[in-house]
Amino acid sequence: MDSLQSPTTLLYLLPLLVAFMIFLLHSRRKLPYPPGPRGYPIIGNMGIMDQLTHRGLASLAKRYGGIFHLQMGTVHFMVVSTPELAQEILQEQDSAFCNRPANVAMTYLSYNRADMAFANYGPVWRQLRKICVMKLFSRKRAESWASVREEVDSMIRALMEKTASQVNIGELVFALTRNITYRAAFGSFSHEGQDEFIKIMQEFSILFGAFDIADFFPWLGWIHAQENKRLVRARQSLDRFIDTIIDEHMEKKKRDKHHSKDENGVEIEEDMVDELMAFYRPEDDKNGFYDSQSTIKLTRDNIKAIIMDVMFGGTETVASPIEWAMAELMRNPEGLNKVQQELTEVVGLNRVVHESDLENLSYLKCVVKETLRLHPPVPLLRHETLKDSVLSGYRIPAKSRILINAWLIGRDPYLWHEPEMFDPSRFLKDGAPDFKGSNFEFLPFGSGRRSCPGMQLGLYAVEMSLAHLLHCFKWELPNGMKASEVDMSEAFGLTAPRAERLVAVPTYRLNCPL
Ligand code: HEM
Repeated sequence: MDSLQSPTTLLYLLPLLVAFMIFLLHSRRKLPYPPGPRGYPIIGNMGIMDQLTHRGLASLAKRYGGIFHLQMGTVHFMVVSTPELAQEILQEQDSAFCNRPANVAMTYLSYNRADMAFANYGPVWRQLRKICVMKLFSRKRAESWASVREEVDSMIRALMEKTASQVNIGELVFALTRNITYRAAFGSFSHEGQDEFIKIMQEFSILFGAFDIADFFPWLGWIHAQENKRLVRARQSLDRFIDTIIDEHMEKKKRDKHHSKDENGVEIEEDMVDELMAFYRPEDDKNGFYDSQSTIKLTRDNIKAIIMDVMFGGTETVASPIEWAMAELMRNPEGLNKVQQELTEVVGLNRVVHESDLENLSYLKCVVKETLRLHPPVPLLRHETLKDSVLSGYRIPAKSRILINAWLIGRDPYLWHEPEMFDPSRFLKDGAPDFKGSNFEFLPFGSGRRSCPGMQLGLYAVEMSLAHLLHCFKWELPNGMKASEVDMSEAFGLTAPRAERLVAVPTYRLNCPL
């Protein structure tokens, strides 16, 4: 008998045959990746890395559709630009798509993801988010903060000195939001301290955006970060800065242990560091992340990283829509007139705007919404898959980067009538979309588990600042510039800021002093 046909040989070959059949069946059943540009071996599509902006991805979406695939080194990117798929990711399959990607710099500078924004999805993130939402970001808390009101007042006072002269609105509002978040985070205000902190944050911002080869070949990751001297220096300067502040707060706490009022009888207002220190766990405490009552305890690294979230989350994202709204209104005198008329009717010209007025300023609220539609400060929502998933019949492996192009969805002509036009009144119509997270054609704050926890606080600061700027002053363009000449181009950056700072001339319009 031929040896190949012997029963023993067949017995050995059978399992191999079965395994081969299973492999064939499995590979046949494997779903395809979404369509996308063909890449090169090893580097994939890294040759078009400069297209990873909302505009670059919008032009690729024209060619490849509402979902497409890019491979950067070993990392898969899935780019989505339809509200239906956004809903599937942020609502129906949120639990599988709610991780946050972080590059080498983000991981290192957030103390190995000790914050909320970059924390991996799981129990630690859930607890951090609970603390932040309850203690740091509630609107009630925001309204009780003197910092927003006082900083807006001092901006208006500074503007009154400049009446009839050219004002750089961009610089003005960026300084305003930096002051608000700095005071909210650290309490007292010192110009030297703030200047130092701004320098640290600017360096962080550059490093966050910098390209690193290890971002696309993650196995090069952590070792690489330790070798990057610039990253190490940046984190050391944040350490020095916030450690001093934490020590001062600890001293203050010991001093004020039995007092809730200061020496002048004024209630002591707690800043964010105070709030977070209530959960402080010294580094040498070996009792773990929770105490006996299962309350989360925070290390210094957690506190530093959360403060950094607040400074990044709350500064540019708030300043950018104020400046864009002013620019859109300067280009649209009819809209400007309408919003100022509403302010005159609701508030009058004999006093300034109060918080309680905001709910009656419906056109102003539409101006804010229309600005967030056209210029979302976070144009690309960045998520990461926790496990192998399927989207629209395509294979999405675990750890894929998901980019939802909120900017493009907000300008889709199938969803929005005349989408390029600035028309706040579209939001006055019955059934107009809202940004609370259940209308997937309008996602300035995202939706689902990773949506923005600072939304109420951010809106409050945007609405208050805009209401004051528009109520207190008439605005004109400088040097006889025409409305159509206002430059509306964007600079490259995570928050799509204006390329050219907006400059305009204010004239005081109230009948009363501030
Ligand atoms: C108008 C102002 C703001 C806009 C448009 C905005 C927008 C966003 C967006 C789009 C996200 C990502 C959502 C997602 O991935 O699905 C986000 C996340 C976040 N925002 Fe905001 N934001 C604003 C203000 C603020 C403020 C004032 C703070 C804090 C003081 C803040 C803190 C955060 C944090 C910590 C996260 C990460 C949340 C997480 O990963 O769990 N934001 N924001």
